[in-house]
Amino acid sequence: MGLAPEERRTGFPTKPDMALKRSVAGSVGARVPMSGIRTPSASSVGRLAELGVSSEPIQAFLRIRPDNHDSQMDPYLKAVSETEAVLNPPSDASVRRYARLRHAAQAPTKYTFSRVFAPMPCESPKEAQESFFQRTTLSPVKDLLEGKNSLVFTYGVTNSGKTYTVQGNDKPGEAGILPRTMDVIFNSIQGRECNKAVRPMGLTGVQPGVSDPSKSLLASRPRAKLRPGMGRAADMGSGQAGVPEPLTTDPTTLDVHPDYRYSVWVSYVEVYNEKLYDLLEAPMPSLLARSDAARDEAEEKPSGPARRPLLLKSEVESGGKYVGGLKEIKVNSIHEAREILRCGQENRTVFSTMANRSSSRSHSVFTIKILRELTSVQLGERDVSGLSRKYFVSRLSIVDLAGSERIANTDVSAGPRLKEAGSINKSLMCLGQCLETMRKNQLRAGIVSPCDARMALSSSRSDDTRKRRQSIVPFRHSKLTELFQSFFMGDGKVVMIVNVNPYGTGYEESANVMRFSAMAKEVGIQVSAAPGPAPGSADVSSLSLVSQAESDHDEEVDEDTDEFVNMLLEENERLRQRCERAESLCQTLEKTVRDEMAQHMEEALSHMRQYYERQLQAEIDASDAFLDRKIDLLARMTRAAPQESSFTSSETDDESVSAAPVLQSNASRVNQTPRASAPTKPTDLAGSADESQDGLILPHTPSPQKRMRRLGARAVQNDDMERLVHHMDTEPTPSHSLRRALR
Ligand SMILES: Nc1ncnc2c1ncn2[C@@H]1O[C@H](COP(=O)(O)OP(=O)(O)OP(=O)(O)O)[C@@H](O)[C@H]1O
Repeated sequence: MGLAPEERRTGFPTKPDMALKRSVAGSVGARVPMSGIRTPSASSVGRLAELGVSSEPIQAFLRIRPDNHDSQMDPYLKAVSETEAVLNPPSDASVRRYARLRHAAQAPTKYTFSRVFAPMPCESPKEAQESFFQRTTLSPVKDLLEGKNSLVFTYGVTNSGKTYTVQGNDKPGEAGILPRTMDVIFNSIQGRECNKAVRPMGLTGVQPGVSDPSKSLLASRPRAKLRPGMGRAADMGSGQAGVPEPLTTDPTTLDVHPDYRYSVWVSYVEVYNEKLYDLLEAPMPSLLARSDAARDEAEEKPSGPARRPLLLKSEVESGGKYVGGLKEIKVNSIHEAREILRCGQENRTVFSTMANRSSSRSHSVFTIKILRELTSVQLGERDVSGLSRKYFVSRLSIVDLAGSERIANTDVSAGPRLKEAGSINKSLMCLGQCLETMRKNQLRAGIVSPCDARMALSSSRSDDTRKRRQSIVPFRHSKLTELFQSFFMGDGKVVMIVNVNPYGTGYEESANVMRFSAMAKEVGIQVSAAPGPAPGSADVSSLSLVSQAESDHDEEVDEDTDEFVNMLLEENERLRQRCERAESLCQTLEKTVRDEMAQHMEEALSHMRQYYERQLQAEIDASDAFLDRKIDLLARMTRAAPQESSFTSSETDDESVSAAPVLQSNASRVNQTPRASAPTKPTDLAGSADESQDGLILPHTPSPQKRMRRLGARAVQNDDMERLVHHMDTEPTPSHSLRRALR
């Protein structure tokens, strides 16, 4: 079918295209847009078949819930054949308006399934449950007894009938696929039970040991009100007046291999808020027995012993994951099986929502393991290593998924309910992403061989090869998909049961479910062809390339196609930009700080300069004053010298004579000092005044001979002194000279 570019991109018809098809088709029964359905040639299963790879598509069964008689609406989903159903937009105006707002697909859309189960007026609920089991789950049960693994899971919006399908109810004959599975197993292995002390271990292994205790679990259960669908064996076996009634069981019996003896082991795990809990763990006070408010309170502040979340572990041999520490209980009869189911179901976190009075708020995974003992192999008493030659494990997991839901429809706008809804929607979305990625990988595997694809992953980066690379399947993004991983990787068959309530208001959610199923049924699962003794260690398919790529080439991803990788790249880009912005901000801040620091330094330097200039100025002034005083003194002494020489003693003459050369030297120093060197400190100048070397104070009395010589020279010296005084008057002062030097 030729698709418009937009149609190819989104997978849904574009508006003009739809209008054309409507005008051609005219009615539902004729040609309708194949929204969400790929043509057979585009199917990845077809591709794998063309390549000679044996694979089975995920089997998808559609179950349409019957009207509960209070609905005023026409059903928006109708079966048109045994394998096809048509989704019509609801006729109710308000719902249609809502749908138009939210979604463009207004035309009827046909979907194909492995089989469609629609309510039939002629069929009683008992018959409906029975025939549904026979046509959907009996085959995986047969496989289980033959040593093959299978996964059966229900998918649908809340209140669509998933739990009813899995568990059924306690009315006679309305048991769901899970209790019926147990019935058929015990019917089939009757008389061929294995009672050896060997138990399963991990996914596929065996070890010596006995069953985890179940007696205390069963004995301590309060006889509480049962969850719909959970008939207690003892209750079912007793009439109202205490008269025992026969337990209604499925009578189907399958042939089993005569060479084997069998034991049945069960475990029950719940995925609640992305945590794994053992539903067969010690008894909890029944949540169902409480009021809604009390349940909420108990959930917020658990009063009893807190539940211990379990961890997933990897099994090297099979490459799959199993829940570490999960109780595995050996079941010996149908009655015991029903009782254990009831206990587990009561532990399951069930709260009322607006949409469904008894809504499952978690995903529950009930796993039945069949341990087959090959009677022909004889082992020594202590031959532990030989166990794997004699005992083989196969498993069937039946999963009741919590309903995907629109928060507005379900009164979960706050508190723990909102968190639950978020976890549920996230894990279901992740399941869809895993299947979609697998489908794309398988389509690509049809273009290049796995070997080429791996080479392309490691070497070439050209656009062409990038498009052909295998994307990582995001199994690790949720606990649910991690649990499913081994099945999707080729560990066994996968059966999907799609539940739809066509009378509900959730048209858009149901349409999403239909699209999901259309996509899922195109995914091929390569299952081991022969029922080998250890199916868990089956050869790896082309799908295992995904696993290999996941572990070995985590860094090598297909940026073009893997949504998660794209999201990571976008996030990376966002963080890089933030980093760049932060770096530039840092640089700006650093520059600002540096500028401020420089400014502060300049100011500090300028203050220092001013301080030292002031200091210098003060010293210069002091020096000027000192010199002025000296010169005054000298001038006075010089003027007084002639008079003194005639009247005073020879000592005074001696002083005058001896002062002349000193004055001359001082005068030359006064003339030279300011120009030649830095100003002398005032303290030095003051100090020099007291010293004899400056010639102003003459400590020693000269000898008579010296006095005579000096008196002879007096006339010349008086002339000199006059010249000096004249010089001092005309020359600039030292302070002036110093100032000039500083400038
Ligand atoms: N095929 C059916 N025939 C009769 N009654 C049904 C059928 N399917 C569902 N119901 C009834 O519809 C109601 C809701 O079904 P159920 O609890 O199984 O929904 P659900 O999908 O499990 O919801 P949730 O995801 O919220 O747990 C129940 O009362 C159940 O008995």
